[in-house]
Amino acid sequence: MTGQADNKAPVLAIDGPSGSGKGTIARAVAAELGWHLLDSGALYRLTALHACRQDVPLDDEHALADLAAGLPVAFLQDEQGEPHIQLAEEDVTWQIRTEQVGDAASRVAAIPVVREALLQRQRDFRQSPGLVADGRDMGTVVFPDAQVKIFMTASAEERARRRYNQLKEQGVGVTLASLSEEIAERDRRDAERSAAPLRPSRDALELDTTGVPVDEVIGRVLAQVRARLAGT
Ligand SMILES: Nc1ncnc2c1ncn2[C@@H]1O[C@H](COP(=O)(O)OP(=O)(O)OP(=O)(O)O)[C@@H](O)[C@H]1O
Ligand SMILES: Nc1ccn([C@H]2C[C@H](O)[C@@H](COP(=O)(O)O)O2)c(=O)n1
Repeated sequence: MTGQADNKAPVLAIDGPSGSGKGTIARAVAAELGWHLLDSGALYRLTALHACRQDVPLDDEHALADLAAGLPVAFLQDEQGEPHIQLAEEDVTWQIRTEQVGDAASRVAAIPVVREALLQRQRDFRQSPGLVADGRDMGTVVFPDAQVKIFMTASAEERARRRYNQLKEQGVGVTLASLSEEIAERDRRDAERSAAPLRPSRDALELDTTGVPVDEVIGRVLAQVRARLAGT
C-alpha cells in the first residue's frame, strides 16, 4: 500500500489469538464490503523470513528494526482475486505461513523497535472506502479509533484442531499434541510481552467462534459493521 493514510476512512479491527479465524473472516468481510485488507501478521512474518534469509539473528533488535523499516514487500492480487505477497519480488505467500516462520514472527513481534518500525506502514493501509485490519493490536494500538473492534476467540482445542486440519490439507505432517503446544507457547508470548500485548480493547466486541460456522461468523461481523455505519 502506498500513499498517506486517510484517517476519515472507516476501520474494522479484528484481533485475537492464533487460529481464532481472524484472517478467514477479515478476507471475506473485506471482499464483501469492497474494503482494503491489512494482514498485519504477514508483516511480522515477512520481517522474520527476511531476517532468516539475511542471516540476521532474531535477538539483534536494531538490525531487525532496520529490516522491518525497509521491507521490500508488495501485496498483490491475482486474476482470481487471491492475495499474493512478494518479498524482494519473490512470491512468498506460502513460505510465510509455516509454523516455523509463525514462531519466529512471534519472537520478532515482541521487540518494541520492530513494532515501531512497522506502525506507520500499517496505518497507511487506511484508505477509502474502508479497511479491515487483522492482527493482535489493531484495536488497541494501530487503530485505537477504529469504528468497529472485534476480539475473536475460540477454545484452545478448537483452534489447534483448525490449524491441524489446515496443515493436513496442505500435506504438512504434524501431530495435534505438538501443534497444541506450539500454539499455546505462541499465544503466551504474544499475550505476555510488554509491547502491545494481545488483549481486547475495552471497546471491542468479543466474539467466540467455537462451533460457529464460518458463514455465520461473517454474517455477525458484517451486521456489526453495517449497524455501526448506519449509526445504530
Ligand atoms: N468459524 C470457523 N469454524 C471452523 N473453521 C474455521 C473458522 N474460522 C476459521 N476457520 C479455519 O481455521 C483455520 C485458521 O483460520 P485463520 O487462519 O483465519 O485464523 P487466524 O486467527 O487468522 O490465525 P493466525 O493468527 O495464526 O494467522 C483455517 O483453516 C480456517 O479455514
Ligand atoms: N498485529 C500483530 C500481528 C501479528 N503479530 C505477531 C504475533 C503472531 O504470533 C505473529 C504472526 O501473526 P499471524 O500471521 O499468525 O496472525 O505475528 C503481532 O504481534 N501483532
